[in-house]
Amino acid sequence: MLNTYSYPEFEYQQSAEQASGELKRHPVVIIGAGPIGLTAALECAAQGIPVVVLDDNNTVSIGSRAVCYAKRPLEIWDRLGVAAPMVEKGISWKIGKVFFKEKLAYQFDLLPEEGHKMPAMINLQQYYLEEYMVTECERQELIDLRWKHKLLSLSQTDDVATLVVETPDGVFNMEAQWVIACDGANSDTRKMLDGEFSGQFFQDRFLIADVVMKNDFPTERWFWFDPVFHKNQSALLHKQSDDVWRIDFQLGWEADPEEAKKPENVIPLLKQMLGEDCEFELEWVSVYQFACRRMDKFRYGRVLFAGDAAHQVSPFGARGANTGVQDIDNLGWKLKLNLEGKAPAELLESYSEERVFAADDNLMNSTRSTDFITPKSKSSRIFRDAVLQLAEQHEFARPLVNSGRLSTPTPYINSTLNTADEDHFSGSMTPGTNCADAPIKIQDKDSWLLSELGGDFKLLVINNESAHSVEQGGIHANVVRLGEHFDDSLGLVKQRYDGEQGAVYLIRPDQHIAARWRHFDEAKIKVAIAKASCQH
Ligand SMILES: O=C(O)CCc1cccc(O)c1
Repeated sequence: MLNTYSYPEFEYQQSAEQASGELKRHPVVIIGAGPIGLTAALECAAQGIPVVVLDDNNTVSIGSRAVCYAKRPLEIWDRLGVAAPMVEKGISWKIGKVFFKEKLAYQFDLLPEEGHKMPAMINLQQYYLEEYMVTECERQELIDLRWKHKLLSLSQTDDVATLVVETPDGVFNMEAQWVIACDGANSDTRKMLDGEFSGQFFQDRFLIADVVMKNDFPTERWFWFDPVFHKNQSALLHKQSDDVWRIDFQLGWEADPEEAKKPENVIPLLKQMLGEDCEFELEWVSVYQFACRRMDKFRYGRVLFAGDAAHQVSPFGARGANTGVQDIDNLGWKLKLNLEGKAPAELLESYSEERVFAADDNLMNSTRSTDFITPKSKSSRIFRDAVLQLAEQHEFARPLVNSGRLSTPTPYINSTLNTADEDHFSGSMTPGTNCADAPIKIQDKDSWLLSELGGDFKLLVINNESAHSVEQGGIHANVVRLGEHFDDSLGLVKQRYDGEQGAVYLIRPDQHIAARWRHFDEAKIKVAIAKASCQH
């Protein structure tokens, strides 16, 4: 198979603590240097937390695996300073087309409005994504990336976790105040803690092929139900960078995975789709059976589970890695406040509550898509095909077409960290929701609202002169005021935050709205900060 990518080999180094035999206690240890573990490392560093990352391997993801990265994870990576190379190298897209047999049944636009820094979605091979993050981690003094470090066992008391780690130099122990387990779907950490992981496996198999070819298909997501080139099954096409295309073929439950991925079986499938004359080479092939499952809770004492280690969905909708990045967005600031003694461990419990809620939303969407793509009964199949046929002509049937609803953030609508509205607001920026971006100007220079929010608590103030920074239990919420700190060049901040009549938003460090009022009231803001950080 052709390789468009040269895999880096990261250097193993014996740590000072292993060399000296001295038992060291770290604030945070991360297990796994995949996309979620690396994001966690960058998040901890951004929060000022020194962090050690252990990975049993010494390179990036073999094969592309994840493909699509949505706007919200890109905004998070932008806050962490790594989005620019991803967006530059990746293929931005927002249009999806769904075909039934040879006809267009339905088309969607992921981001119909202007005024967002990040694109609706990019496609990028996972190895590039990881490489960019490793490069950034290596630049950060607070991050200690340790390759060829395998976690052998983990035990914990109320105060500390003890990790037994194996390296090419032998076995040693280390301690951590908090452990973030990002070691993927087959998480050893989860097994070590007897973590409960339940859900369903779908009785279907999909062939996933990365194919190198020159082609001028538009940069859109194309999904086919029952196409002429792959009768009674479905197929998906995505463009990645370096002329690599991701093609997924539904195979059915009876398919033999080993046989299906042999080039002599893959190439004819591709030729039926692309035409006999199309020149292509295979870069990576795999066969998957999809599962939708999650752990019962994402906090086990001092260990916090994130990404595929905590929850797993089918690829349709691109909700896997995208959700994992949002786990970390939720977790980083909570760890920081706890480590600084400004919030109790209960705040980490809210990590589990909020992200389990988001995982359930993703699982529901993923299960619905998979049920539509692989109908479980004859009558479901008849219904599915009728929807697809009607959708070609009739508007009402289009929302029922489900080839994967692409990843969007789940608002924490019922979170105990929110303060309920007491004033009337319209629009979507309700407590628990992630902040919408908007173009702004700072001293006549173009910028973005999200660049001014996040990292720590902020007060976004619109049409209010009296609001000032507030401190509660060692937590500071500084003012970001329209007219003083930025200009609303296109009026989109006022519009998106319903600010015409004045507004004061309390924004969490993960750029989610904790509370909002029409007027500034210091006492109410203090109570809301205490609520958002579980201070009692
Ligand atoms: O377009 C989608 O719904 C997801 C595309 C995708 C994501 C991850 C793996 C894969 O083979 C396809």
